[in-house]
Amino acid sequence: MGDDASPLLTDLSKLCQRHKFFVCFVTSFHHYLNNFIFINLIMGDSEGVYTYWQLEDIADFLKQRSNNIFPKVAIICGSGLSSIANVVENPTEINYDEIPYFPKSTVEGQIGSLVFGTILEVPVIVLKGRFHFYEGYSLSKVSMPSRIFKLLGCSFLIITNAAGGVNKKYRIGDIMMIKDHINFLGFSGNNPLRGPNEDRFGDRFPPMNKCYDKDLRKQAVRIAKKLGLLRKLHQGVYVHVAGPNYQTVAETKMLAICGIDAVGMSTIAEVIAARHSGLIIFGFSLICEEGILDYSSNKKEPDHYDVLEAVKAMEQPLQEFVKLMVKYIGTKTPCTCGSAH
Ligand SMILES: O=P(O)(O)O[C@@H]1C[C@H](O)[C@@H](CO)O1
Ligand code: HPA
Repeated sequence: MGDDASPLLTDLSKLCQRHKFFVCFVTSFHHYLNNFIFINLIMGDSEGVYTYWQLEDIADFLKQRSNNIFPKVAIICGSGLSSIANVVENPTEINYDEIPYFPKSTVEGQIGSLVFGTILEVPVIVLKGRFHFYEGYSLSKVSMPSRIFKLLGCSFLIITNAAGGVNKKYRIGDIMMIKDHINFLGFSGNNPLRGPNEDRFGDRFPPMNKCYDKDLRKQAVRIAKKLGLLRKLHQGVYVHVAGPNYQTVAETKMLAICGIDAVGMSTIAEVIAARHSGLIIFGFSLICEEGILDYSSNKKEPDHYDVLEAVKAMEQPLQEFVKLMVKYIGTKTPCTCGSAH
């Protein structure tokens, strides 16, 4: 036992020195105590920060259960969008509550399981449900899947969400490819990369000017054309608010003034962690309601069930859209410049 052992543990160890089992127990307990104190005080577990070894444990568990699928592409399904996983061939599904250190999915329309398999022969992992800040999770927890994808060997991330329109031209059922985002939670000091930097994932100060891959967005336009979705397709700026309440009229007006096209409660933390880890990203929002930008508006108030219904109506075309995006990504190799080639 090291010099830093507490007197109580040292005494216990002396008492048990002729009993190997107890010595082992005391030593392990001491290590556990040290880790616990380290995680809580240094890494700030009270804020839900994952340690590298916890992330490795999660990834190792998933590798053992992946049925020999080594995913190239990770897909995160937003609210109501889990049916994207229906296009996965030879699926192996794992519930979140089986996975060590995994949070629970508490939102209706988010199933709480992940799927390994292939889409048109491209190996994928699909998350049917994500974690949100408003559920009480730290941004480290919210963005944890991105780091797991990296540890599993993924190079690409397709990230989706259900969002409210801010841009007056957007209609329910439209698809907005995310060309950029504004990290409002970051402005108030909430960033998934806050705390000691984990160099094994990326640099302390990662650039974010190429978050959403240009080539993948170009290809998405071609695919949308092929699927007859071009009239519904936009490129715009996404913002996340903490939620869970939808925004006031004044807030929506302010978002519009800031150049924001769609507002949601997710995505950005996962994207920041994914970019930090070097993943190449394609993201889109399904527009579920039109923004209320004036007090006399008679547009229906936002409601989560309407959100789920709006997504449901687009289930089939979105499955085809994602399928063809994955097929295209299957032909790509990630480049050290951070883009797809
Ligand atoms: O996980 P996403 O961002 O798709 O879910 C959206 C935002 C809230 O969780 C919920 C509001 O209806 O849907
Ligand atoms: O209007 C919204 N605001 C925030 N998040 C949302 N998710 C769906 N619609 C919205």
